[in-house]
Amino acid sequence: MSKSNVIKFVTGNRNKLLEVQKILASTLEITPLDIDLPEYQGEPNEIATLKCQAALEHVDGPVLIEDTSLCFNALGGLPGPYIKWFLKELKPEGLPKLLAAFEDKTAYALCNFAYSEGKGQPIQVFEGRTDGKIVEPRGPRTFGWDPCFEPLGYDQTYAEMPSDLKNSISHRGRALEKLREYFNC
Ligand SMILES: O=c1[nH]c(=O)c2ncn([C@@H]3O[C@H](COP(=O)(O)OP(=O)(O)OP(=O)(O)O)[C@@H](O)[C@H]3O)c2[nH]1
Ligand SMILES: [Mg+2]
Repeated sequence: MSKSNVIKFVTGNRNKLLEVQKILASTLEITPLDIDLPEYQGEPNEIATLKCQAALEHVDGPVLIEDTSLCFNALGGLPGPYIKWFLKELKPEGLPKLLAAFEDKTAYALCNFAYSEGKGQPIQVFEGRTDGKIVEPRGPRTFGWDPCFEPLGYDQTYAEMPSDLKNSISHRGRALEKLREYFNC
């Protein structure tokens, strides 16, 4: 299969875009397209596939999308892909409260990128996962639930870490490693 290196990354989330651009740096050429794609339900890889199909309706040529979940083990993986709505209503300080009745505060961040060469072409999904726990918010409130997620093996939350450290261990960084393997770059 031929693989193009000029890719439209469709997202309405500026923080995501900045991280993707920084992680990929000069390896893959990403052009942003700011469209708010539908929020689908289902398993994260199914959601990413549906989101990529929706993005293909707006773009001629190679397209990349990403969908992020935050999964609490005590809640059987919820909020998962619905974290956007939980965060919107509860704010970061509300997230640890969801786990107040549970001893198990562990959680994982999951990122699914979906890529297609164009309409009618196959869709490839690349998943990255980072395990950690949910804590009372610490650090800057720049990006969503970053202040509440402390990755396993670290004593800083994502929000407290320098961005290069977050990117080197994050759900997004790990998924993009697989994307880079696919593109051989
Ligand atoms: O603290 C964070 N650190 C992260 O690394 C991160 N990645 C995503 N998010 C948030 O989790 C929800 C995912 O929903 P989501 O994947 O549908 O994103 P979105 O709707 O904002 O953008 P997009 O769908 O247009 O790409 C949204 O609330 C995002 O802001 C993060 N928060
Ligand atoms: Mg979204």
